[in-house]
Amino acid sequence: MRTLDEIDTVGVVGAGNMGGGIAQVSATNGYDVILRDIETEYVEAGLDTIDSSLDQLVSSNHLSEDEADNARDRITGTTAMDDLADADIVVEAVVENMDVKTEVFESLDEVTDNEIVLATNTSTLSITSIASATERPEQVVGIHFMNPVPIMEGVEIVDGERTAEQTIEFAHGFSEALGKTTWESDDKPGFVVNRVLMPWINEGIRAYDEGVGEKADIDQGLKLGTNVPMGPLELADHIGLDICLDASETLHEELGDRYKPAYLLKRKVEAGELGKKTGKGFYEYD
Ligand SMILES: NC(=O)c1ccc[n+]([C@@H]2O[C@H](COP(=O)([O-])OP(=O)(O)OC[C@H]3O[C@@H](n4cnc5c(N)ncnc54)[C@H](O)[C@@H]3O)[C@@H](O)[C@H]2O)c1
Repeated sequence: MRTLDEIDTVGVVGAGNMGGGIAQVSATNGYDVILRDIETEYVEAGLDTIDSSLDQLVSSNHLSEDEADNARDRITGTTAMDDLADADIVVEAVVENMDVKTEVFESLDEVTDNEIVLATNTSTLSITSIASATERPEQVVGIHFMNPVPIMEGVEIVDGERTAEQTIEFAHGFSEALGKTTWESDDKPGFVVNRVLMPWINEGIRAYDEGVGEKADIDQGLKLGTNVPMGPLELADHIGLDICLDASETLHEELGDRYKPAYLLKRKVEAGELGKKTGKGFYEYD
Protein backbone atom coordinates (compact mmCIF):
# COMPACT_ATOMS: atom_id res chain seq x y z
CA MET A 1 0.00 0.00 0.00
CA ARG A 2 1.21 3.50 -0.81
CA THR A 3 2.62 5.39 2.18
CA LEU A 4 2.01 9.01 3.14
CA ASP A 5 5.44 10.09 1.79
CA GLU A 6 4.46 8.78 -1.64
CA ILE A 7 1.35 10.96 -1.94
CA ASP A 8 1.62 13.76 -4.52
CA THR A 9 -1.81 13.78 -6.12
CA VAL A 10 -5.19 13.69 -4.37
CA GLY A 11 -8.26 12.64 -6.37
CA VAL A 12 -11.61 14.04 -5.23
CA VAL A 13 -14.92 12.75 -6.60
CA GLY A 14 -17.82 15.22 -6.30
CA ALA A 15 -17.20 18.97 -6.68
CA GLY A 16 -20.02 20.09 -4.36
CA ASN A 17 -19.85 21.69 -0.97
CA MET A 18 -17.57 19.06 0.62
CA GLY A 19 -15.59 17.86 -2.42
CA GLY A 20 -14.65 21.45 -3.30
CA GLY A 21 -13.51 22.05 0.28
CA ILE A 22 -11.44 18.85 0.36
CA ALA A 23 -9.84 19.78 -3.00
CA GLN A 24 -9.03 23.28 -1.72
CA VAL A 25 -7.48 22.13 1.54
CA SER A 26 -5.44 19.46 -0.28
CA ALA A 27 -4.12 22.12 -2.69
CA THR A 28 -3.30 24.68 0.00
CA ASN A 29 -1.30 21.95 1.75
CA GLY A 30 0.84 21.33 -1.33
CA TYR A 31 -0.89 18.42 -3.09
CA ASP A 32 -1.86 18.33 -6.75
CA VAL A 33 -5.60 17.70 -7.05
CA ILE A 34 -7.84 16.10 -9.67
CA LEU A 35 -11.44 17.15 -8.99
CA ARG A 36 -14.10 15.11 -10.76
CA ASP A 37 -17.86 15.67 -11.12
CA ILE A 38 -20.40 14.31 -13.61
CA GLU A 39 -21.08 17.52 -15.60
CA THR A 40 -18.75 20.33 -16.68
CA GLU A 41 -21.09 22.91 -15.11
CA TYR A 42 -20.76 21.21 -11.69
CA VAL A 43 -16.97 21.07 -12.02
CA GLU A 44 -16.89 24.77 -12.93
CA ALA A 45 -19.24 25.71 -10.10
CA GLY A 46 -16.94 23.81 -7.71
CA LEU A 47 -13.84 25.60 -9.04
CA ASP A 48 -15.62 28.99 -8.75
CA THR A 49 -16.50 28.29 -5.12
CA ILE A 50 -12.87 27.36 -4.42
CA ASP A 51 -11.76 30.65 -6.06
CA SER A 52 -14.04 32.71 -3.81
CA SER A 53 -13.04 30.77 -0.74
CA LEU A 54 -9.33 31.34 -1.51
CA ASP A 55 -10.05 35.07 -2.11
CA GLN A 56 -11.68 35.26 1.32
CA LEU A 57 -8.67 33.60 2.96
CA VAL A 58 -6.39 36.16 1.26
CA SER A 59 -8.61 39.07 2.41
CA SER A 60 -8.54 37.79 5.98
CA ASN A 61 -4.72 37.37 5.83
CA HIS A 62 -4.88 33.62 6.32
CA LEU A 63 -3.16 33.05 2.96
CA SER A 64 -0.87 35.16 0.75
CA GLU A 65 -1.82 35.94 -2.88
CA ASP A 66 0.98 33.62 -4.03
CA GLU A 67 -0.20 30.74 -1.85
CA ALA A 68 -3.75 31.15 -3.18
CA ASP A 69 -2.52 31.28 -6.81
CA ASN A 70 -0.34 28.21 -6.30
CA ALA A 71 -3.28 26.34 -4.79
CA ARG A 72 -5.50 27.27 -7.77
CA ASP A 73 -2.83 26.07 -10.19
CA ARG A 74 -2.64 22.70 -8.44
CA ILE A 75 -6.33 21.86 -8.99
CA THR A 76 -7.47 20.32 -12.29
CA GLY A 77 -11.19 19.83 -12.87
CA THR A 78 -12.51 16.97 -14.97
CA THR A 79 -15.61 14.94 -15.80
CA ALA A 80 -13.57 11.87 -16.80
CA MET A 81 -13.30 9.11 -14.23
CA ASP A 82 -10.18 7.82 -16.03
CA ASP A 83 -8.29 10.99 -15.08
CA LEU A 84 -8.25 9.68 -11.50
CA ALA A 85 -5.75 7.01 -12.63
CA ASP A 86 -2.95 9.41 -11.59
CA ALA A 87 -4.23 9.83 -8.02
CA ASP A 88 -2.23 8.55 -5.02
CA ILE A 89 -5.36 8.64 -2.82
CA VAL A 90 -9.00 9.34 -3.70
CA VAL A 91 -11.58 10.93 -1.41
CA GLU A 92 -15.19 10.45 -2.55
CA ALA A 93 -17.69 13.21 -1.72
CA VAL A 94 -20.71 12.54 -3.97
CA VAL A 95 -24.35 12.64 -2.84
CA GLU A 96 -25.29 10.64 0.27
CA ASN A 97 -26.81 7.71 -1.60
CA MET A 98 -25.58 4.13 -1.30
CA ASP A 99 -26.32 3.18 -4.94
CA VAL A 100 -24.40 6.19 -6.27
CA LYS A 101 -21.48 5.63 -3.89
CA THR A 102 -21.32 1.91 -4.75
CA GLU A 103 -21.18 2.71 -8.45
CA VAL A 104 -18.44 5.30 -7.88
CA PHE A 105 -16.34 2.84 -5.83
CA GLU A 106 -16.70 0.11 -8.46
CA SER A 107 -15.34 2.54 -11.07
CA LEU A 108 -12.60 3.84 -8.76
CA ASP A 109 -11.48 0.29 -8.10
CA GLU A 110 -11.11 -0.23 -11.86
CA VAL A 111 -9.39 3.02 -12.84
CA THR A 112 -7.00 3.62 -9.93
CA ASP A 113 -3.77 1.88 -8.96
CA ASN A 114 -4.61 -1.01 -6.62
CA GLU A 115 -1.99 0.20 -4.11
CA ILE A 116 -3.90 3.38 -3.22
CA VAL A 117 -6.41 4.11 -0.45
CA LEU A 118 -10.00 4.92 -1.41
CA ALA A 119 -11.71 7.09 1.20
CA THR A 120 -15.34 8.14 1.55
CA ASN A 121 -16.63 11.33 3.15
CA THR A 122 -20.02 9.75 3.88
CA SER A 123 -21.91 11.23 6.84
CA THR A 124 -23.82 8.09 7.83
CA LEU A 125 -23.54 5.24 5.31
CA SER A 126 -21.69 2.02 6.12
CA ILE A 127 -17.99 2.03 5.17
CA THR A 128 -18.13 -1.77 5.10
CA SER A 129 -20.97 -1.74 2.53
CA ILE A 130 -19.19 0.85 0.36
CA ALA A 131 -15.90 -1.10 0.62
CA SER A 132 -17.60 -4.29 -0.55
CA ALA A 133 -18.02 -2.70 -4.00
CA THR A 134 -14.22 -2.97 -4.39
CA GLU A 135 -11.60 -5.72 -4.54
CA ARG A 136 -9.59 -3.85 -1.86
CA PRO A 137 -11.90 -3.45 1.18
CA GLU A 138 -8.85 -3.37 3.48
CA GLN A 139 -7.83 -0.09 1.77
CA VAL A 140 -11.25 1.60 2.09
CA VAL A 141 -11.80 3.97 5.03
CA GLY A 142 -14.07 6.81 6.12
CA ILE A 143 -12.40 10.22 6.18
CA HIS A 144 -15.32 12.34 7.33
CA PHE A 145 -14.46 16.03 6.98
CA MET A 146 -16.59 18.65 8.69
CA ASN A 147 -18.30 21.55 6.89
CA PRO A 148 -16.87 24.00 5.81
CA VAL A 149 -13.71 21.97 5.22
CA PRO A 150 -11.25 24.92 5.01
CA ILE A 151 -12.44 26.22 8.39
CA MET A 152 -13.32 23.19 10.50
CA GLU A 153 -10.43 21.52 12.27
CA GLY A 154 -11.95 18.11 12.97
CA VAL A 155 -11.94 14.95 10.87
CA GLU A 156 -13.64 11.69 11.87
CA ILE A 157 -11.79 8.54 10.78
CA VAL A 158 -14.19 5.63 10.33
CA ASP A 159 -13.00 2.08 10.64
CA GLY A 160 -14.92 -0.41 8.43
CA GLU A 161 -15.16 -4.11 9.32
CA ARG A 162 -12.43 -4.98 6.83
CA THR A 163 -10.33 -1.77 6.95
CA ALA A 164 -6.67 -2.63 7.68
CA GLU A 165 -4.93 -1.01 10.66
CA GLN A 166 -2.35 0.40 8.22
CA THR A 167 -5.16 2.16 6.29
CA ILE A 168 -6.55 3.69 9.50
CA GLU A 169 -3.09 5.01 10.38
CA PHE A 170 -2.70 6.35 6.85
CA ALA A 171 -6.08 8.15 7.10
CA HIS A 172 -5.06 9.84 10.39
CA GLY A 173 -1.70 10.83 8.88
CA PHE A 174 -3.21 12.18 5.67
CA SER A 175 -5.80 14.26 7.58
CA GLU A 176 -3.05 15.63 9.83
CA ALA A 177 -1.01 16.52 6.72
CA LEU A 178 -4.01 18.70 5.76
CA GLY A 179 -3.75 20.47 9.12
CA LYS A 180 -6.65 18.60 10.72
CA THR A 181 -7.14 16.93 14.10
CA THR A 182 -8.74 13.49 14.06
CA TRP A 183 -10.80 11.12 16.19
CA GLU A 184 -11.96 7.64 15.40
CA SER A 185 -15.33 5.96 15.11
CA ASP A 186 -16.39 2.40 14.49
CA ASP A 187 -18.58 1.76 11.43
CA LYS A 188 -21.91 2.20 13.24
CA PRO A 189 -24.75 4.31 11.73
CA GLY A 190 -23.95 8.04 11.88
CA PHE A 191 -20.55 7.34 13.48
CA VAL A 192 -19.87 9.59 16.49
CA VAL A 193 -20.93 13.02 15.19
CA ASN A 194 -24.11 12.46 13.19
CA ARG A 195 -25.50 9.87 15.57
CA VAL A 196 -25.69 12.61 18.19
CA LEU A 197 -26.13 15.65 15.91
CA MET A 198 -29.06 14.49 13.72
CA PRO A 199 -31.53 13.87 16.59
CA TRP A 200 -30.56 17.32 17.95
CA ILE A 201 -31.34 18.96 14.59
CA ASN A 202 -34.60 17.02 14.16
CA GLU A 203 -35.72 17.92 17.70
CA GLY A 204 -35.00 21.61 16.93
CA ILE A 205 -37.16 21.36 13.79
CA ARG A 206 -39.98 19.61 15.71
CA ALA A 207 -39.80 22.24 18.47
CA TYR A 208 -40.29 24.94 15.81
CA ASP A 209 -43.04 23.00 14.00
CA GLU A 210 -44.90 22.34 17.25
CA GLY A 211 -44.80 26.02 18.24
CA VAL A 212 -42.39 25.82 21.17
CA GLY A 213 -40.76 29.01 19.90
CA GLU A 214 -40.00 31.15 16.87
CA LYS A 215 -37.12 29.76 14.79
CA ALA A 216 -34.80 32.60 15.87
CA ASP A 217 -35.66 31.88 19.53
CA ILE A 218 -34.90 28.18 19.15
CA ASP A 219 -31.54 28.94 17.53
CA GLN A 220 -30.73 31.67 20.05
CA GLY A 221 -31.74 29.42 22.96
CA LEU A 222 -29.42 26.63 21.89
CA LYS A 223 -26.57 29.02 21.04
CA LEU A 224 -26.64 30.95 24.30
CA GLY A 225 -27.90 28.05 26.37
CA THR A 226 -25.30 25.51 25.31
CA ASN A 227 -22.48 27.63 23.87
CA VAL A 228 -22.60 26.27 20.30
CA PRO A 229 -21.92 28.60 17.33
CA MET A 230 -25.14 27.74 15.44
CA GLY A 231 -28.60 26.64 16.54
CA PRO A 232 -30.27 23.55 15.00
CA LEU A 233 -32.25 25.34 12.25
CA GLU A 234 -29.31 27.50 11.16
CA LEU A 235 -27.04 24.47 11.17
CA ALA A 236 -29.53 22.40 9.12
CA ASP A 237 -29.59 25.17 6.49
CA HIS A 238 -25.78 25.25 6.51
CA ILE A 239 -25.44 21.48 6.04
CA GLY A 240 -28.23 21.25 3.42
CA LEU A 241 -31.70 19.97 4.31
CA ASP A 242 -31.45 17.17 1.72
CA ILE A 243 -28.22 15.93 3.35
CA CYS A 244 -29.90 16.12 6.80
CA LEU A 245 -32.91 14.14 5.55
CA ASP A 246 -30.76 11.45 3.86
CA ALA A 247 -28.68 11.11 7.03
CA SER A 248 -31.77 11.00 9.28
CA GLU A 249 -33.43 8.37 7.09
CA THR A 250 -30.33 6.14 7.26
CA LEU A 251 -30.24 6.48 11.05
CA HIS A 252 -33.99 5.83 11.30
CA GLU A 253 -33.73 2.73 9.15
CA GLU A 254 -30.75 1.37 11.06
CA LEU A 255 -31.52 2.44 14.64
CA GLY A 256 -35.33 2.72 14.85
CA ASP A 257 -37.95 5.29 15.76
CA ARG A 258 -35.89 7.48 18.03
CA TYR A 259 -34.21 8.68 14.81
CA LYS A 260 -37.39 9.44 12.85
CA PRO A 261 -36.85 12.57 10.68
CA ALA A 262 -39.04 15.56 11.53
CA TYR A 263 -42.17 15.91 9.37
CA LEU A 264 -41.27 19.51 8.44
CA LEU A 265 -37.78 18.46 7.29
CA LYS A 266 -39.37 16.13 4.73
CA ARG A 267 -41.83 18.80 3.55
CA LYS A 268 -39.05 21.40 3.11
CA VAL A 269 -36.96 19.00 1.02
CA GLU A 270 -40.02 18.16 -1.12
CA ALA A 271 -40.53 21.90 -1.64
CA GLY A 272 -36.92 22.27 -2.85
CA GLU A 273 -36.05 24.53 0.11
CA LEU A 274 -32.68 22.97 0.89
CA GLY A 275 -31.03 25.75 2.93
CA LYS A 276 -28.18 28.09 1.97
CA LYS A 277 -27.46 26.24 -1.26
CA THR A 278 -30.90 27.04 -2.73
CA GLY A 279 -31.19 30.49 -1.08
CA LYS A 280 -33.99 29.32 1.23
CA GLY A 281 -34.36 26.76 4.00
CA PHE A 282 -35.63 27.79 7.41
CA TYR A 283 -34.11 31.21 6.69
CA GLU A 284 -33.51 33.13 3.45
CA TYR A 285 -30.05 33.83 1.97
CA ASP A 286 -28.81 36.22 -0.76
N1 LIG B 1 -22.88 19.05 3.77
C1 LIG B 1 -22.29 18.69 4.90
O1 LIG B 1 -22.35 19.41 5.91
C2 LIG B 1 -21.51 17.40 4.98
C3 LIG B 1 -20.60 17.22 6.04
C4 LIG B 1 -19.83 16.05 6.09
C5 LIG B 1 -20.01 15.06 5.12
N2 LIG B 1 -20.92 15.27 4.10
C6 LIG B 1 -21.04 14.21 3.09
O2 LIG B 1 -20.26 14.57 1.96
C7 LIG B 1 -20.88 14.07 0.77
C8 LIG B 1 -21.14 15.21 -0.20
O3 LIG B 1 -21.99 16.16 0.43
P1 LIG B 1 -22.09 17.67 -0.12
O4 LIG B 1 -22.72 18.47 0.96
O5 LIG B 1 -20.79 18.09 -0.72
O6 LIG B 1 -23.17 17.45 -1.31
P2 LIG B 1 -23.42 18.39 -2.58
O7 LIG B 1 -24.83 18.11 -2.98
O8 LIG B 1 -22.97 19.79 -2.31
O9 LIG B 1 -22.38 17.79 -3.68
C9 LIG B 1 -22.45 16.49 -4.20
C10 LIG B 1 -21.76 16.52 -5.57
O10 LIG B 1 -21.61 15.18 -6.03
C11 LIG B 1 -21.78 15.20 -7.42
N3 LIG B 1 -22.01 13.84 -7.91
C12 LIG B 1 -23.14 13.09 -7.86
N4 LIG B 1 -22.92 11.88 -8.42
C13 LIG B 1 -21.61 11.87 -8.82
C14 LIG B 1 -20.78 10.91 -9.46
N5 LIG B 1 -21.26 9.70 -9.81
N6 LIG B 1 -19.49 11.24 -9.73
C15 LIG B 1 -19.01 12.46 -9.38
N7 LIG B 1 -19.75 13.41 -8.78
C16 LIG B 1 -21.04 13.12 -8.50
C17 LIG B 1 -22.93 16.16 -7.63
O11 LIG B 1 -23.00 16.60 -8.98
C18 LIG B 1 -22.57 17.27 -6.64
O12 LIG B 1 -21.73 18.24 -7.25
C19 LIG B 1 -22.14 13.32 1.21
O13 LIG B 1 -21.83 11.97 1.39
C20 LIG B 1 -22.45 13.99 2.56
O14 LIG B 1 -23.19 13.16 3.41
C21 LIG B 1 -21.65 16.42 4.01
